[in-house]
Amino acid sequence: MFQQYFPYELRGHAHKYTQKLVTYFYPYIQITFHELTGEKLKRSDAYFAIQNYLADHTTATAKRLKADVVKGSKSLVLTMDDHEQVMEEFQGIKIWWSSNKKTEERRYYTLTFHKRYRDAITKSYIDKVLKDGKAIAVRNRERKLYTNNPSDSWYEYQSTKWSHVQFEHPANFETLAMAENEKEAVKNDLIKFSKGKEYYTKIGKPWKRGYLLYGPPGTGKSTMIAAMANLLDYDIYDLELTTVKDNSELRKLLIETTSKSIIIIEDIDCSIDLTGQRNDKKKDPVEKKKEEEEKKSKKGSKVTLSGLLNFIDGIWSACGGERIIIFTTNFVDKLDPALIRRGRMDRHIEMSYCCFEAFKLLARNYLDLDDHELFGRIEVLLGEKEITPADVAECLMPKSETEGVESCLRELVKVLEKLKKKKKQGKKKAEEEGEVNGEENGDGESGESSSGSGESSSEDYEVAGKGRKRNSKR
Ligand SMILES: Nc1ncnc2c1ncn2[C@@H]1O[C@H](COP(=O)(O)OP(=O)(O)OP(=O)(O)O)[C@@H](O)[C@H]1O
Ligand SMILES: [Mg+2]
Repeated sequence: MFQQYFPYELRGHAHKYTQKLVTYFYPYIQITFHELTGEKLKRSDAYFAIQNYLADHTTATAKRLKADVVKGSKSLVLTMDDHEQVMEEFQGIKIWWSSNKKTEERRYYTLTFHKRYRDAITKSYIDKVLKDGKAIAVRNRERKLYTNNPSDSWYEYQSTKWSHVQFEHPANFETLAMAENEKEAVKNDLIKFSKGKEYYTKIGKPWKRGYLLYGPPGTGKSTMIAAMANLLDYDIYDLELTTVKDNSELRKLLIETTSKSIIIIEDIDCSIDLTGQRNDKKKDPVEKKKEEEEKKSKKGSKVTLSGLLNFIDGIWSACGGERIIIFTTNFVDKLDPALIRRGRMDRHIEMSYCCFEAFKLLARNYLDLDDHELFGRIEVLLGEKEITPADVAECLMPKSETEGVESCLRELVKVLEKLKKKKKQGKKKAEEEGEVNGEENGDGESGESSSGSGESSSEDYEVAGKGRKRNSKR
């Protein structure tokens, strides 16, 4: 209307002066935060943080609410409905938030406050909102388990390097059977790490930590990783090295990982050629041949030890912190010392055969049992024989609804006694043949499954597992 009566040349000036006049009499400042920003219309982090902040702070005061499934959030988020306004106070200053939309996809929040408080709002309040909002998002987020895709299916403009599923593993440290003091030490180490942002900055080191978990199959290495992720609320990146073609692919994959995550490479000795030259001298031709075959089955993966080391040492500093990297292996002796030296793998955790303490925890877990007349017998047997927690757990799980506590414990005693006999027989046979070979004790029976193949026999773990000798490489 107004514009019709104004000559075109003067419209610009008129608009400018009206704006000035309005600003003069209208003492409020408005800031808008759009959901989509930039040329590519990316979802704005600020909008997302504000959404979480408002959902947490204002749902009690807003009259019209909207339930949203926010991407990556584990529960419904209640936010104020479109065109709804709420007020909150910050250091005695009144602030109004309103939620608006231009179209279904173009939403924005408007923050209104008196211009007198410009500094307080722009310098502290907005910072606080964004920080709190991000913290709430982390708290509410659904945790993910990522696995890497083969590079044939990567697209340049999409993040297709990792696929993910929701991570919901029930493992926790309370139900993890291992020596109590060791468990506490690991827990404390993790908590110290997760709170160590300032510390790492102070000492000038990237905020990361490496763990090496080693021990026979079925001693709880994977379970412990899940417990770690649950304790710290981290995502997991399960890196399958055999599908990574070369070092540059490895770098691309790792650069896409986010902070607050655990990157795991399971069975590191099987994923990459790590055999140091120093082992070669000791090997007889049969073992060498076996190794050659193993190498062939590594599907031509060209990730090299040095590529992996470079990544562990270097790339972290460039792409933000708070990452834990974990290697697991059944044969710690096969690993090159360069890979597991301190600073790369900061802590070596041995998962060993089931001791009596671990058994008691499993009995409490599986059978709600703190004591029983058979415990004494089991303690003696566990001292003589090695059985994995996985095998003990298997015995302690009732096979039918009617099976009682006693029968489960007897089953365990039976399995242990059977193992005892077998071990004696195995030794006798070996003595007759004039050699002791780890493979000869195992025939796939329960418990014996732990005595894997290759150069590390179960004897290695027997010594280390009972805590008499720690691994000499540490
Ligand atoms: N220390 C433990 N405490 C409680 N449960 C355990 C423990 N170790 C093993 N188990 C039980 O045995 C199962 C197998 O254990 P897990 O997969 O963690 O073994 P692992 O050490 O990762 O074996 P592998 O070397 O074959 O990968 C688990 O699902 C868990 O129920
Ligand atoms: Mg495992």
